[in-house]
Amino acid sequence: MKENHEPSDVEDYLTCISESSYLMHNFSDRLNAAIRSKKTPALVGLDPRFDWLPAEIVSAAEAKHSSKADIVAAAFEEFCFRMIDVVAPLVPAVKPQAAFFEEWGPAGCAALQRVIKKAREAGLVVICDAKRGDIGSTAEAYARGYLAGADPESAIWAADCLTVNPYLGSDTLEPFVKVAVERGAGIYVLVRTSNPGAGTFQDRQTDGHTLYECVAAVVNDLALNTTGEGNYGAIGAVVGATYPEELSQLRALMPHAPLLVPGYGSQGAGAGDVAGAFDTEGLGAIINSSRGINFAIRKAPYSEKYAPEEWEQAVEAATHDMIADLAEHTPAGNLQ
Ligand SMILES: O=C(O)c1cc(=O)[nH]c(=O)n1[C@@H]1O[C@H](COP(=O)(O)O)[C@@H](O)[C@H]1O
Repeated sequence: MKENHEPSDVEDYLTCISESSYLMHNFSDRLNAAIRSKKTPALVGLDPRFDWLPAEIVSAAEAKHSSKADIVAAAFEEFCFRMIDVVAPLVPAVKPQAAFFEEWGPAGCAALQRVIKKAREAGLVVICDAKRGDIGSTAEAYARGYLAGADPESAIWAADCLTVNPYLGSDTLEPFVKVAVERGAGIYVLVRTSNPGAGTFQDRQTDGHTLYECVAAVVNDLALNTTGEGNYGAIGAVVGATYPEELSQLRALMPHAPLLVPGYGSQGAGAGDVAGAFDTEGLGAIINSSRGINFAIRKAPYSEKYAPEEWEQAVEAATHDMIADLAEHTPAGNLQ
């Protein structure tokens, strides 16, 4: 594939692939079917942190391995496997955070691969959060490595979807879009992130538009050109729950982009803050909570109700509470 494409090249390319039968495996259609079947848009992030893992999981890993990397990787794998067992009947999707695994080198990366496989086998849609992005030819390698979509055998890290950083330009999204559409996978492009410094670059204005609005326009075009049976495309946007006004604005600006909304729970956002992310049916967004679910046992009310070794019960209760909270305070209640 040639590099340095003009936006018009992307449009031509999309016109051509939009006629492809691969769109029968459209990511948003699969995600929406999963959301409808579980009746909730709650997304559980898998963000393992070694110092917070249950003691029994750490001791079992220490008994089997000698190097720190092998111990941590084995403990992460066991923890995530057990998280998946608890949440798979309750939510449509999980989002493993690649950073925590990559920190531990080959052992961590192998554990991530097995966690993704296990989650897919449990029937979950898997969004790998690795925030990749690079010039075209390199981006395609990332896309081929992470996006498996409908066929789990087509990539090593066989996720249904990948988070993508658009900073290098709209041409660098093209390889991700191409591979995603070919394989029935999806991508979520960072548009307005949840962190306190999100505005430093994303709010900068040119010609009366913020940078995040410019990215949103490109994302919505890509979404529109990759829709399947429903209203949403295979290309979505990450928009933080911690900026509710921008979230509602971006829902309106990107009517065809499914939203991935992090920031609920530990970062301080509540269900009221994410209500603007949804369409009237309760579709169009998935709401992520990572620490708030993974380590529910560390905080009230779960720490008061459950003993440390009952951490899985705390995970289950926190997931049920999040589902109920979203159903009560957002249009996601219409899924019930
Ligand atoms: O792409 C993401 O998921 C993401 C984007 C963003 O703007 N903010 C954000 O917190 N995230 C990720 O979402 C997760 C949030 O974790 P908790 O704050 O523990 O719920 C982490 O894995 C973050 O890397």
